Amino acid sequence: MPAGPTAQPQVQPQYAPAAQAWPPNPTAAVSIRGLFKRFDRKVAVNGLALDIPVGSFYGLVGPNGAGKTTTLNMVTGLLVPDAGTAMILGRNVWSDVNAVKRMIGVMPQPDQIFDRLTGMQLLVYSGMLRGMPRAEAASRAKDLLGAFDLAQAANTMVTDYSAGMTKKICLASAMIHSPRILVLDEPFESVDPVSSANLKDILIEYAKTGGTVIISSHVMALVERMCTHVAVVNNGQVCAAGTVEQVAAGEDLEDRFLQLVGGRHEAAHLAWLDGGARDSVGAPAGAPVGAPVGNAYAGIAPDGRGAAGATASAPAAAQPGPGAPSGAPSNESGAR
Ligand SMILES: Nc1ncnc2c1ncn2[C@@H]1O[C@H](COP(=O)(O)OP(=O)(O)OP(=O)(O)O)[C@@H](O)[C@H]1O
Repeated sequence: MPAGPTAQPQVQPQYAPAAQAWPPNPTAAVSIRGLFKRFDRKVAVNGLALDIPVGSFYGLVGPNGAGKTTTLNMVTGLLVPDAGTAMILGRNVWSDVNAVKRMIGVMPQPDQIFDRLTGMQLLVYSGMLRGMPRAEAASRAKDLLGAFDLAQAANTMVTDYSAGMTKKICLASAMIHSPRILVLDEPFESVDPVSSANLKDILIEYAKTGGTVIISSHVMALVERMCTHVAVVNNGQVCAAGTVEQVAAGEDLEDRFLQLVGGRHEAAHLAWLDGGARDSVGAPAGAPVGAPVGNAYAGIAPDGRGAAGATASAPAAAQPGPGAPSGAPSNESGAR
């Protein structure tokens, strides 16, 4: 999606070290400086800095363990940082936490909701928690249940929902008070294509009317298609941020992501995973189950007994190489 009229494109991608020196931007939807969080000896977020423009559809991407969720938890007031500043629409997240919580909608995790309520009850409860009158909350809950194809399940307890239905009710509960900023961690995970398309329409419309959407996602094609902006997080820092076009820099976003975060390595090749050329225990196709392979005995005999007594006829490829330890058991004995 192209940058909306209200988006304030960041001219250059940001790089974390330089960004630390800038003061927070009070006109940004979210402005983060020097955010730091350590869990015991693990530094999860390491001086992260980022500005998210008002009206943007902002994707946060990064490898597993990069620090996305920890960052979002700190920005939404769920987790106290060890250091740094985060502002939401000019308000400090930790000194003005009540004002901030009214302005943001955070998608709860499935284990954080009261799943003994029905979908309708959960939404009404979520609205009333944010100060909405019951009648208005009920009316919006009905709209949301319809929009997410959950009308039939309105009176079913959430504990009986499927994973995708639970995800949708979590999303709906983040939206019911019409927040100015929506923070959604992996919002499309396990949601079916029809509901996803409906949700995307709702979110795009919301961003067009000035709302800011922040999603974390591993689906690069989705980020490229839906988001106006993207930040790549790696090792607890932002390694590139800006409009999707700026960060992609003329390449496919996924390729650019792989260049930025690295991580493609030899472990991506598993010699034993060969789709049938060898049997499941490493013997050549067609070899009797339980045939010894190199120095290792690879399985059990067809009759279910152990391999003792099996004679060696391992293929050359499975023979120990010249560097094999001299004390290694020989194939003669078969078993080890
Ligand atoms: N409560 C915690 N206690 C200890 N370590 C944690 C805790 N929460 C996160 N971490 C660690 O901090 C690092 C960042 O985790 P985080 O969940 O923020 O990553 P992420 O980018 O959201 O990953 P993913 O894409 O896999 O969800 C990881 O190494 C994780 O193991």
